[in-house]
Amino acid sequence: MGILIALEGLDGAGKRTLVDKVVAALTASGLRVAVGAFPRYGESLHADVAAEALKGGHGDLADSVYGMGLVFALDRGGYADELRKLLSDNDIVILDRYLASNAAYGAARLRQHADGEYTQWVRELELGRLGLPAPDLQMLLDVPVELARERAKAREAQDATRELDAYERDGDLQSRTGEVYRELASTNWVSRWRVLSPDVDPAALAADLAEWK
Ligand SMILES: Nc1ncnc2c1ncn2[C@@H]1O[C@H](COP(=O)(O)OP(=O)(O)O)[C@@H](O)[C@H]1O
Ligand SMILES: Cc1cn([C@H]2C[C@H](O)[C@@H](COP(=O)(O)OP(=O)(O)O)O2)c(=O)[nH]c1=O
Repeated sequence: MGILIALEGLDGAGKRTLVDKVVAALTASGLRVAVGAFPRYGESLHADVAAEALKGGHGDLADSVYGMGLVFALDRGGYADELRKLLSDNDIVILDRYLASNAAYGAARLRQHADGEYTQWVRELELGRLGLPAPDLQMLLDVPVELARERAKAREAQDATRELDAYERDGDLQSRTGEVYRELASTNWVSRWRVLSPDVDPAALAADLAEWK
């Protein structure tokens, strides 16, 4: 049975870039590694509906914090069986965003903290009712909000499909989300957490994870 690791952080923090490098290093060291990313755009109706809502579609759906949280959660719920299979076939499964994304963005939108009602609702919905496997480790790529924003904007300029959505354009929301993420990490919400700095060395991180495994 493999271990489940989720990488979390703000939009533009560099999660996807870091996951790619860590996975390459772990694979080169001979471990069986699988990756996943949420939202599962192009693969799940729920993920596509969430993206469309964040770009102004589906009426007032994006105005509802619980509504959006439910849609993101259902995207993951549809992947639960596949995730369990990946865990049984691999040593390590790394996810680019998992249920803590829902907890951090939703609590930040509601101006709640990590120990509030919203994060509890996410936990019960996703790990309880949807039966998703709990992560063994969650990692926060803790990048200052200004740097994440610059990176997200640079990416938008290079790739027209990565146009900034409603959450990404809201700098205030991003900074509150960063605060909730740090609270989730410091209280070890759902699993133990590890906080990574923006200059984290992917090879050293991979070596640590391989040893931990
Ligand atoms: N360590 C880094 N240094 C400089 N630029 C980076 C770094 N990590 C990512 N980037 C760039 O920042 C942008 C956002 O990175 P990405 O991995 O897509 O972030 P996320 O998945 O967290 O939204 C991309 O254009 C990427 O090339
Ligand atoms: C996966 C997930 C994302 N989100 C938010 C974070 C982002 O602001 C937004 C889109 O996810 P993101 O990973 O940033 O997608 P993109 O590839 O478009 O940059 O949705 C949640 O609120 N809950 C979730 O469960």
